Amino acid sequence: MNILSPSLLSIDFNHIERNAKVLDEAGVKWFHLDVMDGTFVRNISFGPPVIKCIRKVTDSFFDVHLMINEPIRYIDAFADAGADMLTVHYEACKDLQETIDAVKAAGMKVGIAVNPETPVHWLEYYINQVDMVLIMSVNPGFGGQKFMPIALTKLQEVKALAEERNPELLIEVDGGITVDNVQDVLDAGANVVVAGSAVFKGDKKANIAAFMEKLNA
Ligand SMILES: O=C(CO)[C@H](O)[C@H](O)COP(=O)(O)O
Repeated sequence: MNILSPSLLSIDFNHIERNAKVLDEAGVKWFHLDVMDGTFVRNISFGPPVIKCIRKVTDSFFDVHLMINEPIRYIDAFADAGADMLTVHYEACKDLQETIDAVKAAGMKVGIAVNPETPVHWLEYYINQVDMVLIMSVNPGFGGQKFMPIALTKLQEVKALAEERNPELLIEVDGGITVDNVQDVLDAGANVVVAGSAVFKGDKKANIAAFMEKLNA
């Protein structure tokens, strides 16, 4: 069963409670929360206090994507805010092993994210220690960008490695995913799909239904 994880970067925060309800009613089980620090990426979004507020209006699984340098500093704050999984960037951690261990020790699931230009061969060492690998299909920082096909090759590589070393691994893809290209990422090995603009632009319910049809086919 594939998972849709709508990126709340594109949600209308003026009506967060109402919008979260729409997602819940449409059958969405995961919320993707993009945390940006203005340093690791050239944008600032939100942090633990906002996540804590969203936690009050939904029981969905909180898939928190940390686009911040040295995320190890904030693991307890995100646990307290209600995160279920923290995904940290390979490029943002001085000590990835220590960071993975700290997320697990705080009682959350853990993922590693990889930027489009970063190769994935080093994952061989970590793949059986994590719950998820996130392949970025845009340069992180902003929603609404165009999908980068290099992600397809990376998804195939991660899928092959996962089959050998961690068959339960969740393989997430994020950036520029639409109803028109989602089949390509599923075929390449993704089983968790993040979509922001393609979910929140226009009729959210219809967009989610269109994604769900492809994800559950
Ligand atoms: O991590 C992100 C940006 O860094 C977003 O999750 C991602 O870009 C989703 O937005 P869209 O579907 O509009 O591309």
